[in-house]
Amino acid sequence: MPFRPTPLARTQKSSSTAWLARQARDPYVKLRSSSVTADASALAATSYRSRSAFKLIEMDEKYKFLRNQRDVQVVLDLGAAPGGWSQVVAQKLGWDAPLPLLRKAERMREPRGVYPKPGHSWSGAGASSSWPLPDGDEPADEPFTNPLDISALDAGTGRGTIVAVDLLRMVPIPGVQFIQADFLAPETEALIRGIIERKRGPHGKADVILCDMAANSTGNAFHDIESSLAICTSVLEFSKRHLRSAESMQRGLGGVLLMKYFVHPLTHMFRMEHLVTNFNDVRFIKPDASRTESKEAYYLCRGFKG
Ligand SMILES: C[S@@+](CC[C@H](N)C(=O)[O-])C[C@H]1O[C@@H](n2cnc3c(N)ncnc32)[C@H](O)[C@@H]1O
Repeated sequence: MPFRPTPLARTQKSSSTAWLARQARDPYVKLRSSSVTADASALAATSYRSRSAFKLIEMDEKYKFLRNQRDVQVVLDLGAAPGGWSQVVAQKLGWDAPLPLLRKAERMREPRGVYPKPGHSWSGAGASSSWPLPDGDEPADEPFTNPLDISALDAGTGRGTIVAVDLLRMVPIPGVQFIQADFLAPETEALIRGIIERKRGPHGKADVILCDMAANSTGNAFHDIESSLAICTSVLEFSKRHLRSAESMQRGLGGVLLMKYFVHPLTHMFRMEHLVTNFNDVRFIKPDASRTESKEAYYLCRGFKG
């Protein structure tokens, strides 16, 4: 009897085909995989490890929270793998490699293979995870199959301290101190604290906290919103302990928290009850680089009241 695919197999095939077609149309994916690189910024764009990098660039271009040389010295990147945001922050803080080294790294880069499919699972040391790509980001195992690891090159010295945290492994980035851990586990806070203190002393705090973290999607919308709220709440409580206040920086918009959330009436309530009360200025942003069909958006909270 001839093989006939089950309805489930047919659905999976068509969703993979749709995903590949969407990838092929996506201007940010094209930019990242372009091999034509005229200048340093174009070359840097092709070496971002995630499409998310363009979201951060876009948000910072508009609100300039990573720009201020004096105020941005300690930056935390929570949910950092594969490292696109950390790469952007490292560049902003002067840790990027000079152009000849980037070109060398570009030549060393292995050819890009087929993108792993949505729902692809992988495991790293001490962590195992499946990332169902809620917003179409490319999976975080890319660094291990297609690295542009400029940490192997002498990238020079930037300023400040960047701490990245993720459940998954991350290929090193010059200037970024990586902690592989569950942010929600109580012991992780002490690890982050230790790095901040080495830079700023026992009462030192971070200038900017970024969070692109999201739990694995279960397909159950209510459950997913609950997980997103749990992360947002935990990141806010953490920020209350470790973010510099506007007053201590003598800048009304100093002390910045940027965090991802999923649009829902409950997250709106969270914003009104917890963010607006703790920050001088709270905005929601849907970057162009974030896919329209995704429910993700970002809260940019500036001027922590302390
Ligand atoms: C959208 S990805 C981040 C992409 C990243 N901003 C970039 O530009 O490459 C979300 C990340 O959050 C991480 N994550 C989810 N829950 C976490 C947790 N409890 N602790 C640490 N990382 C977590 C996932 O492992 C995943 O790598």
